[in-house]
Formats: sequence, C-alpha cells, structure tokens
Amino acid sequence: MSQLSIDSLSKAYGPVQALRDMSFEVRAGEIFGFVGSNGAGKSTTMRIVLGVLAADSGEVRWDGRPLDLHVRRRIGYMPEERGLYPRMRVGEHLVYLARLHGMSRTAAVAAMEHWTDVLGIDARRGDEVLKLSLGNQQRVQLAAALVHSPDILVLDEPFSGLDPVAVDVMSQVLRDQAAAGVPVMFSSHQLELVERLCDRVGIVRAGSMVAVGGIDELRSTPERRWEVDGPAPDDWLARVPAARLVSSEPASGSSAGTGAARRSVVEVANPDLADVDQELLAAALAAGPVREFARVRPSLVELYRHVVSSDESPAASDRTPAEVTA
Ligand SMILES: Nc1ncnc2c1ncn2[C@@H]1O[C@H](COP(=O)(O)OP(=O)(O)OP(=O)(O)O)[C@@H](O)[C@H]1O
Repeated sequence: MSQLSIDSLSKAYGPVQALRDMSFEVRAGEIFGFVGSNGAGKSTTMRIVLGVLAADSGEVRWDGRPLDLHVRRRIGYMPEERGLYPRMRVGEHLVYLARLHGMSRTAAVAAMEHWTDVLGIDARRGDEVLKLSLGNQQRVQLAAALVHSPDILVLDEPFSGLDPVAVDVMSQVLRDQAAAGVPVMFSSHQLELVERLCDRVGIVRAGSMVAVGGIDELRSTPERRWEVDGPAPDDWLARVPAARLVSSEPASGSSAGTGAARRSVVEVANPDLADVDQELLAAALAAGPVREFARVRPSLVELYRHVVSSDESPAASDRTPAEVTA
C-alpha cells in the first residue's frame, strides 16, 4: 500500500536543532494528525516533505522510494505562512496554479469551478484574494492545495482561525480525500478536532516523535481506570489487589452520608491482571448495587499534556517513540 515515510529527519537552523531523528509514516487513505507545542518542528518537517527545505540527514520516501521532483509535484501543500498573491482574483489564481501543475486550461477551469463550489467560495471567484476574510482566504488556500488532484496532502494548520461551519466543510473535504485513497497529513493545535477526525496521531516534542498511533491505541494506557457508580469504595476496593482509588464523589442524585452511592474512579496499575474488570465489578456488586461501570480512557488533550510535559530535558527527545501500532 502506498505510504509516505518520514525517516530519521534531522535539521538545524544554526544553533537551533529543530528536528532530531523525526520518523513516522502516513498511509494511503488515512488522516494523520500532527500535533505538538509551538516550535516542536511540525512546519519544518512538512517543508522538508515538500522539498522547500533540505534535511541535514534522513529521508522522505513515497512507496519506498526517495521523493523526487515528480512525486513532489503530486503533493497538495498548504503552507503555514500561506502563499497566495493578494492582488490576484480567486478564480484566476486557482487556474494559474493548476496550469503550473501541467493541467490544460479546460481542466484547470473545471477544477477551479469544482473546488470553489465544494468549499463555498464560488461567489468570490471574481474577487481579489485580499478582499476576502481570512477564513475565506484559507478556503482558497485549501482549493489551491487540491486543484491539481494531488496524490498526497500536507496541510500546515489548515483549521486555524476557521469558523465552525468552515471547520465542518474542511473536515469533510479531508475525509473525502482520505476515502479516495490520498494520505492526508495535517498539523493542528485543536486537539478535540484532531481526536474526532484523525485515524492516527503523532505527538512531537522538541523535534522528535514521542508517541504515534491510532487514537484508541494511544488512549489505552497501562494504567487502566474504571468509573464505578455504586457503593462507597471503602466497602469493596481493598478486595481487589493492585487497585487504588483515584477520586470519589457523591453520585448525582444521591444524598451524602455513609452508605450513599458514590461515583468513584479506580485504577489498576498492573497491566498483566486479566479479567480485572470482572473482579472490580464483582467486588463492588458484593457491597451494593452498581448503577454504572465503565472503562475511562484519557482524552487526547490529557494524553498530549502527559506526553509533552513529561520530562522536558533535551535528552528525553533522544528516546524511542512510544510506537503503539504495528
Ligand atoms: N527559518 C528559521 N530560522 C531559524 N529558526 C527556525 C526557522 N524556522 C523554524 N525555526 C526554529 O525551528 C524550531 C521548529 O520550528 P517549526 O516552525 O518547525 O515548529 P512548529 O512545530 O511548526 O511550531 P508552531 O506550532 O508554532 O507552528 C523552532 O525552534 C523555530 O524557532
């Protein structure tokens, strides 16, 4: 299956080591979310993928072969600094870009019409780019990335500054592209959106990939947590070895006091204990009725905070990424 492989990229800007051994892959038909704090190295990586910046070492491959000019021309790229000519009219601009990619005038006009329709900017075709709102300029920028029917999409913060309707439009376009087999890679600081939209996510810190995988896989941490709406944990938790209480509060609708139902979060740190959920449930049930019992998984925001804030020392970025997918 076609895939974009980013293999051990390193890049320094003078004394600033922007990338250290950055590696991951984006598979055909998947949406890959690239997240990390400001200055972590996302834009640098994407610029190297596109070929506007050279890596000091490492390689980018498509289908196992180093990216050449031919493949790079098949990338749809949305640069962080954007890159439209402000005085050019929207329609004319998109046709111009499509022509640069070798399309005939007829095909270029058809593609311009298609993408301005899909992205809801058809009424603005005759306007100069600078007359559009920033959100609409961004839609034009996405149209510019798509107008030549690229085989790969690399988008640097395509969602920043968009209103919720534009976010939906942009999300649907990315889903459609992935469904058509295009590998879609984008960076974003909007983690809820990344969680909703992406098949896989890479978390980057200080120029290295520190965690990569499917959202569900990343969320299955070794510390397994359950939320139990039932008897007070004092009455049953001690019967389950290796279980500890994380938090406990009166369950909604229950009166405070001894014996009242509580909503408790409990954790079992030992990942080798099989059927520990059954043990927890049986112990709780033996102490009283259980109204709800559910596995708690961290959100991407929680995961991100954990991964990005854990050990900020530079040496930490030399360690092996927490690769959780095969
Ligand atoms: N042209 C440049 N000259 C010097 N340093 C640069 C240059 N471009 C980026 N850097 C530095 O390289 C590091 C990585 O920057 P990069 O823009 O790749 O991060 P980013 O993850 O995209 O950040 P953000 O989320 O803020 O866009 C930062 O320390 C940045 O200051």
